[in-house]
Amino acid sequence: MILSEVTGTPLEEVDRAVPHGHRWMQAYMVKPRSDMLRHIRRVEAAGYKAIVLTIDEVALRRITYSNFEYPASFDYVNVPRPVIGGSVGDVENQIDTVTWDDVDWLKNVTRLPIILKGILTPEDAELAVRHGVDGVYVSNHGGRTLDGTTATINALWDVVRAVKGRCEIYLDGGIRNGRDVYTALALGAQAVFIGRPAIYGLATNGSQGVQDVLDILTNELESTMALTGVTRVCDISPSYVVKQSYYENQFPSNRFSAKFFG
Ligand SMILES: Cc1cc2nc3c(=O)[nH]c(=O)nc-3n(C[C@H](O)[C@H](O)[C@H](O)COP(=O)(O)O)c2cc1C
Repeated sequence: MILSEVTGTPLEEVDRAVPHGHRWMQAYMVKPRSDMLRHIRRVEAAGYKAIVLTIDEVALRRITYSNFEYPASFDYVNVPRPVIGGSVGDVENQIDTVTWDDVDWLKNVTRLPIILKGILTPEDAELAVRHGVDGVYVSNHGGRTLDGTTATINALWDVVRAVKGRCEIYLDGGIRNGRDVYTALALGAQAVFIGRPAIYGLATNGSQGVQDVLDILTNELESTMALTGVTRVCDISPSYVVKQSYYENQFPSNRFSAKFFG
């Protein structure tokens, strides 16, 4: 599980609730670096196993059409700098532009693995590897920051080919059933994450609802594996999926019209 830093429960409390869970901490870059460093030390002390640095959102630069608001009573207990004000805008205003220099700095100040969340191109994936990151996380923030960004599943293959096994690759965005999980694993992701499906489960039936969502995805993944003759996750390979263009090349649309209506 990756804990967002924009959450209302102190990260230490989350740690205590799931002492044996596999927990990573999401972070945004803030300046001055002394504030960021204090935050990193807090994350380390709480026993989180990796830092997921989100790079696809910078200070209040959003071009989407969601009217998302946190409740007025929301307390920003996990952000690196004290919050002035109290709206989501006040917090996002504190997120600074992140540079490769920041990534190098982060790598130097902590032994925790650094994963870059928000990579969508092979060029950035190559740069991320060169800057020594431990994981490349293909994400478009759930399409919530910039309308029109590519679907992550379409970006994945080029990123996988650029990384060439030099670090792990993860993906989120639009995972809605077990077959989506299967497709991402087939194209080279080591793991996928979900955002909204977990929230929908939570809103519907609390923690049991989240568990149900995970169970449904697992069952569907297993069914997809069974129906494609795969018994181990590590055996899901690119040969099990084709792009839509494969069918377009096989059956050009004018061939149908010639045969049936010609
Ligand atoms: C309500 C909401 C809040 C989010 N907050 C953060 C955040 O604080 N940090 C972050 O890196 N991503 C955040 N995201 C993006 C998710 O981490 C994730 O990339 C995205 O939801 C995946 O797409 P999906 O919802 O289609 O699964 C948020 C998404 C939602 C829906």
